[in-house]
Parts: sequence; structure tokens; C-alpha cells
Amino acid sequence: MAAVYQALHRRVSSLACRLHSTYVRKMRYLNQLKEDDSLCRQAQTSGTFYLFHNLSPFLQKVGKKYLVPQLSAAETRQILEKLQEAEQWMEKSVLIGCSDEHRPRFALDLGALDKSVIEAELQGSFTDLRKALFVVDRKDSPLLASAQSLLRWHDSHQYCSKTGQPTEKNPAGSKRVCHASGVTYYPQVSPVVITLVSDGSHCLLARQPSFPPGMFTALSGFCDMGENVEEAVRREVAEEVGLEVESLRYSASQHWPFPSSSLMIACHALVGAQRAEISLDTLELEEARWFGLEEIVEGLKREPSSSKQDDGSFLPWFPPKQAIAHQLIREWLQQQSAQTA
Ligand SMILES: NC(=O)c1ccc[n+]([C@@H]2O[C@H](COP(=O)([O-])OP(=O)(O)OC[C@H]3O[C@@H](n4cnc5c(N)ncnc54)[C@H](O)[C@@H]3O)[C@@H](O)[C@H]2O)c1
Ligand SMILES: [Mg+2]
Repeated sequence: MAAVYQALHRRVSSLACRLHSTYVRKMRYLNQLKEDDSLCRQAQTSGTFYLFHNLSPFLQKVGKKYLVPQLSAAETRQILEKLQEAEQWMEKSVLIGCSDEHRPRFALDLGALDKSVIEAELQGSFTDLRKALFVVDRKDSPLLASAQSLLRWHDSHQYCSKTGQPTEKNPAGSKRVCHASGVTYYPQVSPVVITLVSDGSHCLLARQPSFPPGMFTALSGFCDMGENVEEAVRREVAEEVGLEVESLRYSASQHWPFPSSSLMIACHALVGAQRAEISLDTLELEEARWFGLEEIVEGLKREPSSSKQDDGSFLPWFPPKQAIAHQLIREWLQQQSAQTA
């Protein structure tokens, strides 16, 4: 009876879905795959798979371009059979999206297998995500970032923190359940505020000692428990550079896979020009300073490789366009240029 009901439900849903836009149908279909385990298992057999190895995505270099190949279920099985790893591999995959035609996309980490065999077989290489995000086509970066975050979360939530018993993932990978305690775990995201502070004519950029030489970016910090975005921005700016925010404006947000899975919430903040003296938190930051319009224009043109000077020092450069900090800096520049025009 349950099977008949489920089939009927799917039929009604699919009829209703035909009346909606491509986007709405896609979102509803993905949600169905998360909720309906048998539908998801079926979808795995017709889906495509992005491969990872210990959280590094598989890329193929064709000419100067880096491609992110999607393998069919049959192609993936073929590779795994060569490695004598045909058992239940689909169960380890996680759902990361679908095409407009509802072909589901999954990510699969083959970290337990010999990476060089897979690389030779598929003629490509597993590439560190910190490099991969910046060399692949712009539309592929968010997909790799969210796939890696989800795979990382599953890898680090194999056991229930209450009972110590193994947790079981659902086929889509949208949750894990501990059957001993009944606790359901959902993938976690940490909210992080990133703020471009301005005093009206200059903007404030900073660097941590771990940054590549010469790179400056906007101030950032994890939200504390119970804090709203405005409070987190005010606190982080006060903590890191000793300034008081007078007003702030939300700009945009971005999922960011580092250090594990963050939701970057980007804001512009204004501080009073007469109170804009920086007092640095040297535990976190190595340097923070005000940048004028011209310096921002020059910094945006600079590549990391072109920033080194003859005396060994580095001229400032800013994060690439894939990072939301870049967008904040460009927005500030546009606003300043409009003001001074
Ligand atoms: N996409 C971008 O443009 C962009 C730009 C800047 C920073 N970021 C990201 O923002 C993140 C946070 O910025 P930050 O390092 O200045 O934060 P931060 O100022 O809060 O300092 C980091 C410290 O906060 C503590 N912390 C509190 N909650 C944490 C959590 N959930 N996970 C890890 N550490 C936690 C740890 O002690 C850590 O060392 C960075 O890891 C970086 O990946 C992204
Ligand atoms: Mg910080």
C-alpha cells in the first residue's frame, strides 16, 4: 500500500511540477531526492559523478583550461572495478545538484583508493581545492566548493557525539542518523561576517601572518552564538582594529569551503573619519591600514607574481574575483569613483 501511495504521490508531484518554471521544478526535484531514499537510489544509477580524493577534486587540463569531468554511473563503476572496489560505492556519494533536465549530480570521495591509478586511467589529477577553485570555469567553482564541504562534513561526522555509535547517511547525503539515540545530524555551516570598513575616503584592509606575501583583504570573523550579523560586524571591527562602526550595509553572501564550511556575509561599514585611528589586534593580524582610491585601483591590477619588488618586499594585491572580498573592494571603488566624479 505504501509503495502504491508513494508512486501516486510521485505522479501527482510530477504533474504539478510540469506547471512550474525550470528553476522551481529543479528545486522541488532536488528536495524530493533528499526526502525519498528509493527515488534517490534510482537517481544515482542515471546520475553523473564528480570525483574527489581526500577532498581534492579531480580536474582535467585541456590546453590552458581546467575542466571538471562528470562521469556516468557506468564509467565510475568501470574505474572502481579496475581497483577491485565495486562494493556499495554509490552509497558513499552525496547529492550536489542536478541539470535543468533533472539529471542528478553527485560527488564521491575515493580517498581510500590509489590516486595515481585513477589519475592515469582518467588522464587528469586530483587538485587541491585552494588551487582548483581559482583555475576552473567560474560556474564550476561554487559546485566544487559545496561538494567538498558536504564530503568533509560526512567524513567528520561518522559517529554520534552522544552515543559514540556509527551514524548512517541517507542516500542523498543531506543528513546522518544515529539509530542508537535517534539523533539526526544535518550538515553544518558557520556564519562568518566579512566587512569592508570605510572612513568615507579610504577603506581598511588587513593581513594575517598566514596570508601569501602582499595580500590584503577585508576584516572577517566567525559569528558568536546568539549574535546577529550587525553585532558580529561591530564586534569583529572593534576586536581586530579597535574602531567603532557607525553604520553598516549588507552587500551579498557567499558559501566558502575554508576552513570547513562558512557562509560569508559581506557588509560595508562606515566609521567616523576623526576616530579612524587603527589599534591592531596583533594576535590575529600582522598589518591593517587605510587604502586610498588610487592604491585600490593599482592593487586590483596586480597579480601575486607581479607584486614582488627588487628589494624582496611585496606591493599590495587583493583576493581574486572568486572571493567575496574582491566584490566588496570593487563595490567600494565604484562608490568612491561615483562620489569623486
Ligand atoms: N571569501 C573571502 O573573501 C574571505 C575573506 C576573508 C576571510 N575568509 C574566510 O573567513 C574565515 C574566518 O575569518 P577569520 O579567520 O578572520 O575569523 P576570526 O577573526 O573569527 O578568527 C579565527 C579564529 O576564530 C575562532 N573560531 C570561532 N569560531 C570558529 C569556527 N566556527 N571555525 C573556526 N574557527 C573559529 C578560532 O580560534 C579561529 O582561530 C577564514 O577562515 C577565511 O577562510 C573568506
Ligand atoms: Mg578575523
